[in-house]
Amino acid sequence: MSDGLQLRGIAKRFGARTVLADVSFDVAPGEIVAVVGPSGCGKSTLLSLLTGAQRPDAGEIRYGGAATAEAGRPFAYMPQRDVLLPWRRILDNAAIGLEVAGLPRAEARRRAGALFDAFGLAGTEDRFPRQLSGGMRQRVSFLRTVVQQRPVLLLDEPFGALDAITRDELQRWLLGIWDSQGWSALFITHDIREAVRMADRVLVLGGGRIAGEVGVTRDIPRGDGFRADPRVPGLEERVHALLRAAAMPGTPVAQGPA
Ligand SMILES: Nc1ncnc2c1ncn2[C@@H]1O[C@H](COP(=O)(O)OP(=O)(O)OP(=O)(O)O)[C@@H](O)[C@H]1O
Repeated sequence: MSDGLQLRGIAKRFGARTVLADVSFDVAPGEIVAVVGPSGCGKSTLLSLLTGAQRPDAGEIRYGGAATAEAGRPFAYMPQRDVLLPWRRILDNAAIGLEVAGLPRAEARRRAGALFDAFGLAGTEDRFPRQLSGGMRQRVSFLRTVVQQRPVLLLDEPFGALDAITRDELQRWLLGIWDSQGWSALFITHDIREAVRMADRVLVLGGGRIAGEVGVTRDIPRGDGFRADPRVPGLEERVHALLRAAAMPGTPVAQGPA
């Protein structure tokens, strides 16, 4: 397959420590893929190799059949922390990625401003980040990421810093946007329930490799019916089992139904 994102044999060492030994997987166009793994297994490192912030020691990253360096920068990256600039107004914060990419300020503001309604942010354009709730600030971060119109979103724990209620609200909101936009995304999370709810596939990273994956069918309701769906606990348990095996290599993993 040459469509979408392909990682093949990715390795990354820091000094004598091999963090990623041999990572290979694909993200198809429109597919949402979650990466879970024990703390320190290299999840953020993996994203930094995709954004180009660091270089792999071995392996290939391709998009649409070409090396990502030549593929017109396919990624928009949303970092883990809320990195809105406190001294810039919300609209200027939302437009900053486009400005950095070289768009004139007025055009960057126009494009970002056009999304404020859809992101539930209408009326906040002239406020400062401190005047918004955590959930709203996170939506500004999403807006700033997606307005760059790159085909693959890279999200590092996008809901990590939010309380449970805001997290649930934003998950539902993002699922709705994903459904209507058809972006692909690779996102990191520590929350197995969140991974199963949001992703088409959950990859477990451990021991420097993809230790296993769990597919989630799209006919599981992701909104109100999600918690009550009888298939969800089994999917979560399969991810847990892979994580346990990744934390303790050598442990056999029970094979559940596909
Ligand atoms: N620039 C660096 N130099 C040296 N070691 C690094 C560097 N970046 C990451 N590491 C090490 O690589 C390992 C993986 O780090 P990484 O942040 O990718 O893990 P993670 O899976 O994202 O962790 P967490 O879930 O705790 O956020 C850690 O042991 C970390 O200390």
